[in-house]
Amino acid sequence: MTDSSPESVTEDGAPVGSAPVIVAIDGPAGSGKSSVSKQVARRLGYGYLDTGAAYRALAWHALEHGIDTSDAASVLDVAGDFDYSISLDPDSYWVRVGATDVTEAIRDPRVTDAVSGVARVPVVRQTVNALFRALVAESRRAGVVIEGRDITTVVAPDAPVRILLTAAPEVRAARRSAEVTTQDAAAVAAALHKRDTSDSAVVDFLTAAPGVEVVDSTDLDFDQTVDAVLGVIRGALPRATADPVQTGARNGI
Ligand SMILES: Nc1ncnc2c1ncn2[C@@H]1O[C@H](COP(=O)(O)OP(=O)(O)OP(=O)(O)O)[C@@H](O)[C@H]1O
Ligand SMILES: Nc1ccn([C@@H]2O[C@H](COP(=O)(O)O)[C@@H](O)[C@H]2O)c(=O)n1
Repeated sequence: MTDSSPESVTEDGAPVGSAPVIVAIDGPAGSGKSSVSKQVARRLGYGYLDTGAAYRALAWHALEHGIDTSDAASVLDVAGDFDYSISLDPDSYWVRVGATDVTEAIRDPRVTDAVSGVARVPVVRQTVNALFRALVAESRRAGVVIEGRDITTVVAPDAPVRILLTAAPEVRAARRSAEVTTQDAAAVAAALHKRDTSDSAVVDFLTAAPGVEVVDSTDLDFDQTVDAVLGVIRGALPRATADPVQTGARNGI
């Protein structure tokens, strides 16, 4: 039986029991996936799922145990004892391993340098992908913006909106080096390109799969990039789904 009473919608307007709308965003390192996706989620009143955080948190956990993340067997060993949680609220983002808040620690260059080793272990990928789908299904949100490397192709290939967010390599390196104060610009650029080379051997996030829209932010500022992504979403979703007034979201699109 379908319950049509007012209580049958969640606080952000999603009918109880309905699957959230998925906006899938992939792209290379420093392309703006997290910052742009978070802002898009705010504008739509959607949840925001940072999938890279799971790989980073596992790399952090492995390093805490003195594990070499290039050794798949050791990574799998330590993954058995990995108690991971993440917030899908774009206004209150946190990542935890057990009771430890690792939101900042997982951005440390030492974790960034180690993360690709963890991400190339197939069982790790299958396990975290199942977790991502469960987090979205249980989110009680009208929609969720999910960003990573294989969201448009593996995690949510049937999502109604699939975007490859990209920018020229030198632009991505410059944006990232503006954030990182502990390394010089050349080291930041080298680390970023090395990670892309390693990651793209596992999943292809440099070319758009069929049906995936490319948003190239090379010549766009941050706000223009957010607007370009919102434009793709508006074009792909029925108005009632992409309109924050209809979905009861707090902020305007
Ligand atoms: N269009 C843009 N113009 C200017 N700066 C931008 C733009 N998009 C993102 N940025 C900035 O670039 C930096 C990198 O963005 P962000 O961390 O979101 O990238 P990312 O793709 O999630 O990277 P990673 O995969 O390495 O985590 C941030 O400082 C962000 O504010
Ligand atoms: N869907 C994904 C997301 C991330 N990774 C791996 O995690 C690393 C960190 O991701 P960030 O988005 O936080 O930079 C990334 O370098 C990949 O190794 C992935 O494999 N798949």
